[in-house]
Amino acid sequence: MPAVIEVRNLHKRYDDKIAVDDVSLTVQEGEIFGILGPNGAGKTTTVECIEGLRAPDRGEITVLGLDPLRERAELTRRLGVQLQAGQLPGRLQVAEALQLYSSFYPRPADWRALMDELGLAGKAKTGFAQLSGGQKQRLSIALALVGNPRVAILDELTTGLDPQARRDTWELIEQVRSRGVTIVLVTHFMEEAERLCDRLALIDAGRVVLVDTPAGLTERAQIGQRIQFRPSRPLDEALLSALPDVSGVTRRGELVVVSGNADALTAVTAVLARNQIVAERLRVEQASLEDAFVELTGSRFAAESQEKGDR
Ligand SMILES: Nc1ncnc2c1ncn2[C@@H]1O[C@H](COP(=O)(O)OP(=O)(O)OP(=O)(O)O)[C@@H](O)[C@H]1O
Repeated sequence: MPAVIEVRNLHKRYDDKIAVDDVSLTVQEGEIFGILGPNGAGKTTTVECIEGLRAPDRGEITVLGLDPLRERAELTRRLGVQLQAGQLPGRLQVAEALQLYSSFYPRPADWRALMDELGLAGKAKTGFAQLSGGQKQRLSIALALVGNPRVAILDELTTGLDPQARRDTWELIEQVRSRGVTIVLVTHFMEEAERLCDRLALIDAGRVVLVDTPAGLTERAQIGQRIQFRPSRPLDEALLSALPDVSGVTRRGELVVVSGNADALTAVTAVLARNQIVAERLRVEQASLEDAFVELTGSRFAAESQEKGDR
């Protein structure tokens, strides 16, 4: 697959604050590429450099073969960028906004069809200020797509949406991808990253910590399963932590929590049976991307993501 975005050794500082510190990444045609990281990690600065909105201090960027700074006008015609919430005049109606934006592009999409697809047809004559949060978000996605872009950059796609609106938006993004649009998705929200992204770059403190598929990241953290139970009799945890399939054993109140690979459950139940211990309230969970991030970056980010996801 050809690369549509190449970032090489990107550096950007604001006064004495290093925002982006030697970031390199490649986005392939047709993929949903996630940029994930905690607050202040440098995600927005990175995508603003990709969009040609900020000048890097050092490094090279190519988007669809263009230099975002020198060939910005050409790039703007081919790139879809999601507006941040609240950037439209309150009285501008949905249909007017779509028609206006489509007039900026040489080969726009059919804005009426797009309005329909995004479930906004019933709101065609509603002013921006009167839309719900979810509708505003859908309009901002429609505006990012109205130019028929080959690449769309969506920053904080579902921040502030309720769970249902968030799921609807995810479905929509999957439809957009199935049309062959390459998508860069900036997010704090791990469930979103796990559900949508083909590959993810984890950025922390201006640096790319790693790039992998969501499943690959989970695998790297080497936590395939989490097994939780209450032992019917006192249990020597060393019996479990000595097992080759087990990577960690912790206590949560009266519960024992065991992390391990895909064979850990069989190994743990065998040890318990040999010691005549019954595993009460047994629960087995597959490790999620969130577990992997806790393992790879420490708990700070997971707590932050959880907080945002709960809103
Ligand atoms: N215009 C600016 N002037 C000075 N410092 C800035 C500016 N924009 C961003 N920063 C700082 O640069 C760092 C990276 O910010 P950036 O917005 O790129 O991070 P982010 O990962 O997108 O964060 P968030 O998820 O909170 O939006 C942060 O420490 C931020 O405070």
